[in-house]
Amino acid sequence: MHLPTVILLALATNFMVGLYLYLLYRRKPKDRCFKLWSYSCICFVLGSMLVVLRPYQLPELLSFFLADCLLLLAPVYVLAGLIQFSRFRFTKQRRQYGFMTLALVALLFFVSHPLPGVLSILVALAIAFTFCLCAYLLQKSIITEPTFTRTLQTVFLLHAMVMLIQAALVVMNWQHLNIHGLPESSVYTLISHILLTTLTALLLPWLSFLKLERKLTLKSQRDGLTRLANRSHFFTQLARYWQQHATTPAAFMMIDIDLFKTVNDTYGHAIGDQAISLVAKLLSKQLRSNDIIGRIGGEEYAALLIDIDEATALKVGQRLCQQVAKQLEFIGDLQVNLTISIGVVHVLPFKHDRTRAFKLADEALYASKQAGRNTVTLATYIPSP
Ligand SMILES: Nc1nc2c(ncn2[C@@H]2O[C@H](COP(=O)(O)OP(=O)(O)OP(=O)(O)O)[C@@H](O)[C@H]2O)c(=O)[nH]1
Repeated sequence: MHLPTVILLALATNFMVGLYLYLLYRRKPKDRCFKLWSYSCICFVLGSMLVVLRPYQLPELLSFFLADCLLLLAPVYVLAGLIQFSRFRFTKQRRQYGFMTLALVALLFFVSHPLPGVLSILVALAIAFTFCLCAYLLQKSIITEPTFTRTLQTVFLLHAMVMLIQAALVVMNWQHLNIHGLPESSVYTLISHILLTTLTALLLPWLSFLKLERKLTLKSQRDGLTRLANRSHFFTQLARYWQQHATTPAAFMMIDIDLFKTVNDTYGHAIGDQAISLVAKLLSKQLRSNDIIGRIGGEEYAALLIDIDEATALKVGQRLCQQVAKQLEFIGDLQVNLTISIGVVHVLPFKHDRTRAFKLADEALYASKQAGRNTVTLATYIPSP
């Protein structure tokens, strides 16, 4: 491989990806990670250019100290971008430790810059450590695409390994180092470093697509008013439950706000909307976090209470009615006297059909309405005639 060509191509690619990431950031300034990643690319380009210029008698402070600081800043910016991307919150103290470590490393670089061999070992170790941190952080990030996470993690860990090999090569060939403080045999680690940096730069923009995809998926699954699962996502979750937890008993619940038309007619649609979202909030709060709940119609909700017996399901239903009546008597100063009616059917997924369960719970809900509202009706599962 012709090293100058590899370097030139890598620098051009990094520069263009850096520019692209910066444009992404300018489009959405809230996504600061793209700005940090673009800085990473630019630091790598500038640092590498200074390294390339070493034979041309530049001041050592520029061609060694500054060049290596920039080369280390490249992975540090990748790390900072990942922290931003995953919205990790660090305490002030931890951030101070981070900056102090960086300052200490810069001081070490400064002290050792007249000794290229020592400097190249320090740079390699610092870069390896930073990439290990990047791989660790990815593990904890919000990216839900496992293939992508594993690919990026592999690239980070490979990169860390290459840098460790480079440090080992310098130690082993201490007597025969070139002006960069590297042995001739490190040409392969150098090429790998350049290629892996470029690969990282090329992979980072993918995160923007994954992020957008995640946002759109969430949006398509949620009801805009209440943030509960919408009708189609609720039934998707229900189908998944039927497949994956066939032997766990559950209770299917249909919930409907009583005389909601009157609320709309008396207080207007804005208050009606507020009522719908307050009931949703209360239901979510009252149910367990692993229960499935969704808004499946205007003022109609459905819930699947997981791992529950029939008597408890009835009690939960009664508690929901009591809590709505108690907590939503008023919306602000308006006395709206909200109540809900519930229909519930106890099911065993491996035995019972979910469409039938839905129908039975709906009929039980209708019975609650007939019985005067603000009540729960328990249906027994009977197969379709
Ligand atoms: N404000 C608001 N109203 C809605 C929304 N979706 C449906 N509605 C209204 O909810 C009302 C539902 O009324 P009905 O189904 O007739 O029943 P009800 O008045 O609740 O009476 P019962 O169900 O018999 O207790 C209708 O007036 C719809 O216009 C919404 O998103 N916002």
